[in-house]
Amino acid sequence: MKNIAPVITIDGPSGSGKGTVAGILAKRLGWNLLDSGALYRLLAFAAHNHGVDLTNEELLKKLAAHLDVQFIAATEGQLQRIILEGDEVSDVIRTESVGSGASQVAALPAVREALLQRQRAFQEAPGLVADGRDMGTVVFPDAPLKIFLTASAEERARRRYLQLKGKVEGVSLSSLLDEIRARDERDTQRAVAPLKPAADAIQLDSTELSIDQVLERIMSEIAIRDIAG
Ligand SMILES: Nc1ncnc2c1ncn2[C@@H]1O[C@H](COP(=O)(O)OP(=O)(O)OP(=O)(O)O)[C@@H](O)[C@H]1O
Ligand SMILES: Nc1ccn([C@H]2C[C@H](O)[C@@H](COP(=O)(O)O)O2)c(=O)n1
Repeated sequence: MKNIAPVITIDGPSGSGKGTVAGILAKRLGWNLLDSGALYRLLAFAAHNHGVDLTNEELLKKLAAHLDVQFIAATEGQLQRIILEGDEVSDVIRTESVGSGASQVAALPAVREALLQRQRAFQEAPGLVADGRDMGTVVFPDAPLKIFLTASAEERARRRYLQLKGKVEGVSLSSLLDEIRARDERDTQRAVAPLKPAADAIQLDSTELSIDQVLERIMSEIAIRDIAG
């Protein structure tokens, strides 16, 4: 039977606010949440733990197909938790070095193929909010609402700096800006499923917008389409 649970996709570069907005939106609507970047991060992290080189496409494909991961939905007062091979890894996969590894493994076609069905399995009633780089272009091309969220690289680095300052030692604004630019380059230039807006995506530049203003814009697009009941 055709899966008719509606999907809202939120794609965009690192630090544009996708994850924050997707999480709040999913909670507000009572829908499921897919943080697809977490899957690539988990794979890079698992590869590191198992001594698998990030260029070994064949082994990474196998690891991706058998990734033992559980997403435990957020509850009141508790964020979503991610368990990999029995260990909680919710925080440890968020470092910039794991993000960079994720961006490397994400450029391998066999890896993307191995993770495709796993991502599509999140499309369950009453609906799904999915964030990533290719949610609207490849994974859920029929989604009734696609958002492409951007912000200037400087603003994204500033946000990341504020997020990490005091938590991560030796964090600097200029190195975060360099890392963001390098990841943008890799994610937009790869041959398979590059980061780009779907032809029917609504492009939203959040450089000058607060999180609430971004949410307001998306809620009005949901209302126009009448997709959330
Ligand atoms: N519109 C906004 N204004 C100010 N800060 C924001 C805005 N949107 C998000 N942020 C903050 O920016 C930081 C990065 O946001 P978030 O993690 O949601 O980005 P992302 O696009 O999901 O990044 P990644 O793809 O690397 O996971 C967070 O600290 C978040 O609170
Ligand atoms: N749909 C996706 C999601 C993520 N990636 C890659 C590219 C990113 O640099 C990396 C980490 O993602 P993040 O957690 O920062 O959103 O994973 C991708 O290629 N496709």
